[in-house]
Amino acid sequence: MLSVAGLTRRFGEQLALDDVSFDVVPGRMTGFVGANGAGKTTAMRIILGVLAATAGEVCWNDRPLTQDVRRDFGYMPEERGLYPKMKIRDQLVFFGRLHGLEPLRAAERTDKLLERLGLAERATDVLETLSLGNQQRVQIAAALVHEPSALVLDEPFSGLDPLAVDAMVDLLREEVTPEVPVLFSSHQLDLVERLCDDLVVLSRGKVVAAGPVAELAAGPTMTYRLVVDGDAGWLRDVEGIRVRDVAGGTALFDVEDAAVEQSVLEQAVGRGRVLEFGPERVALSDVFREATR
Ligand SMILES: Nc1ncnc2c1ncn2[C@@H]1O[C@H](COP(=O)(O)OP(=O)(O)OP(=O)(O)O)[C@@H](O)[C@H]1O
Repeated sequence: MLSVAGLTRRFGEQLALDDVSFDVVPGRMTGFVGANGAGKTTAMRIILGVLAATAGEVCWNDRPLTQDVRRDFGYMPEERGLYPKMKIRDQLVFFGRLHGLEPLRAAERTDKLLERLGLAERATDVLETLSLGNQQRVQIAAALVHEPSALVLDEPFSGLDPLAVDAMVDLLREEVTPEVPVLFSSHQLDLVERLCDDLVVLSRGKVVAAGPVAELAAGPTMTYRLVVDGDAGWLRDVEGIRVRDVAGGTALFDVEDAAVEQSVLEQAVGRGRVLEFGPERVALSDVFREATR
């Protein structure tokens, strides 16, 4: 497991990270979100060892992370890091070698990824002649080529069209084995919600929410949606719930105790036809807004 504990970083007077702690669990995708300037890139750079922390540490399986262990990590930096004038195949083989792959293995992995990304025919083209979307595909291949033990991706999907995002997500799912923790930052909350299992929300250098997306989206109370064939106004008189909204046969209400929800359903069935009943998911954007207020 990859974890950061008490990570703090100052830039002069400014506190970019303030005692930040979270875990990135293997086999799960952890989304890292926060407004511009929240400190995501700073934290990722510290994890990768390209920036020093003012205080705190990064651990790998409960031990301080060493350079040797880091060499197996895959990193997609925000400023990207490929050579514009180098041929893409040579470039990926080079990155594979840099991470310790034997020449043959580096070539095999490169060819597999280029094939998988639909770039096999461009293998001998120099990077800068590719479209930005394709350059980004090569960038993700560079992070994956050595079969990394952990992946840290800074805004890997920015600038990609929805089809390219899907292709990239599929590739990540294929390549990421159950032993690999993945941390990726993104501004695209809909994407984060679809893709990640766990979430870390950063605001002004502090962690303001962290945990499985499903739990964060559920919140401390559960909101339910009931649709009946008739008027749902009677809900306002039911004890143990807080009605958020009733419009004709459609109602939204909060319950604090899970048992109450079944009793509401029974009452609804007793009164007539129930067309819909179930928990209403809170949008991640609401969680985010609430957490960063
Ligand atoms: N090298 C630096 N020197 C001075 N200040 C810096 C430096 N790097 C980052 N900062 C400041 O630290 C804070 C956190 O920046 P960081 O880039 O980590 O945020 P971020 O969450 O990645 O933002 P974005 O989503 O815009 O990329 C910002 O206020 C930024 O201006």
